[in-house]
Amino acid sequence: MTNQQDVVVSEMGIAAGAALPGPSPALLACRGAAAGAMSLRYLDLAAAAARSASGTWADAMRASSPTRSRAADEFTAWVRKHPSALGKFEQIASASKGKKVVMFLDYDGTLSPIVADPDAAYMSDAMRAAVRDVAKHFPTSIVSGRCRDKVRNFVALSELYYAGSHGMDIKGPSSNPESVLCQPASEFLPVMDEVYKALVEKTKSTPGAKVEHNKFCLSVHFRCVDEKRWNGLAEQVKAVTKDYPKLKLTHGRKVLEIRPSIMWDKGKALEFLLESLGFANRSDVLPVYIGDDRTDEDAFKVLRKRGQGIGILVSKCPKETNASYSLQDPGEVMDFLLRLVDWKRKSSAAPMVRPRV
Ligand SMILES: O=P(O)(O)OC[C@H]1O[C@H](O[C@H]2O[C@H](CO)[C@@H](O)[C@H](O)[C@H]2O)[C@H](O)[C@@H](O)[C@@H]1O
Repeated sequence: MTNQQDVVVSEMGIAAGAALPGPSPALLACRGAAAGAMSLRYLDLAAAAARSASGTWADAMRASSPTRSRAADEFTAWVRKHPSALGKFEQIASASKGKKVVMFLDYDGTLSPIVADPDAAYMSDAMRAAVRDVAKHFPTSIVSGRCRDKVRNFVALSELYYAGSHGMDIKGPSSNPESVLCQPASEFLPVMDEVYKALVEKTKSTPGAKVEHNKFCLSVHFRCVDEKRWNGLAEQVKAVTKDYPKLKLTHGRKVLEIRPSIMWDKGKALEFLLESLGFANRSDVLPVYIGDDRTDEDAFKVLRKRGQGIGILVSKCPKETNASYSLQDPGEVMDFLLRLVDWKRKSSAAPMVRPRV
């Protein structure tokens, strides 16, 4: 298995290590959209200039400064390809008719908004109530990069299935004594502890860096690190991981992730859960997976490959995705979950008996 030592980037498209591709126009447009303004910072321009073909500032400025209408046009075109799951709710509801819907929900950026402190990524009580309602009607799993106990504490619903460490730690509801347990990377535990300590030590000189131990995955956060130090931080991480060829380095939303290089991901977790729930080979099942990050793409891919199920990407900006539908933020995710519950209640309600007159 290969060790992905040269993979290091961020949501902002600044690379560490080997030369990496520059941001796509869509990503640049997204930056503008997310910031609510079209001005770019000095560092973005410097990075873009360094990457542009001719290397001139003017080229970089043009490439990095899409007009508001261009950003809007790109988003409109993207949403045409990945329509809003709310806007197309009737389509989704009709695909669900006569089928057993099985829900899979990512946590960060899907059920809780992205915040600077990973330990403070709380989900609202309203979202919790919505997820509880969903779980009353459909088997529901939380699939997260976080360690299972941590995400379970955030969600605080004992009736759900939880797949932590990007699916490498799966457990069913605690009320069920026959509850499944799947830990395909269990032999990596000692090495994860060792690398965690090394990463904490190595990165302590980078202000704002935070290493999170997610059991079978280590997350090095750089959301609070000055952009000028991103490359340096990446080098520190690589200096540690180079001695561990059985670990791979990937990245998510302003986070570098180190995990066992085994053939297991959120897609495998989805398949495992479907099988554990007894739905593996049934054509009357409709898995619905909602997630916002790159690691969720593994699950979207599985749904595409099965030709069964609905992938919904949570994003405010155009992204390459295997999901069919989109939602813009956790607020829309909650609206979608509430609508799904409402639809289920109405569709399973007994037909009205007309009173005799
Ligand atoms: O699979 P997920 O449930 O989406 O978990 C992915 C990572 O999420 C967390 O980090 C992200 O959210 C933080 C809180 O909003 C944010 O500060 C950080 O920048 C994001 O990358 C979590 O802390 C990681 O451990 C997860 O792997």
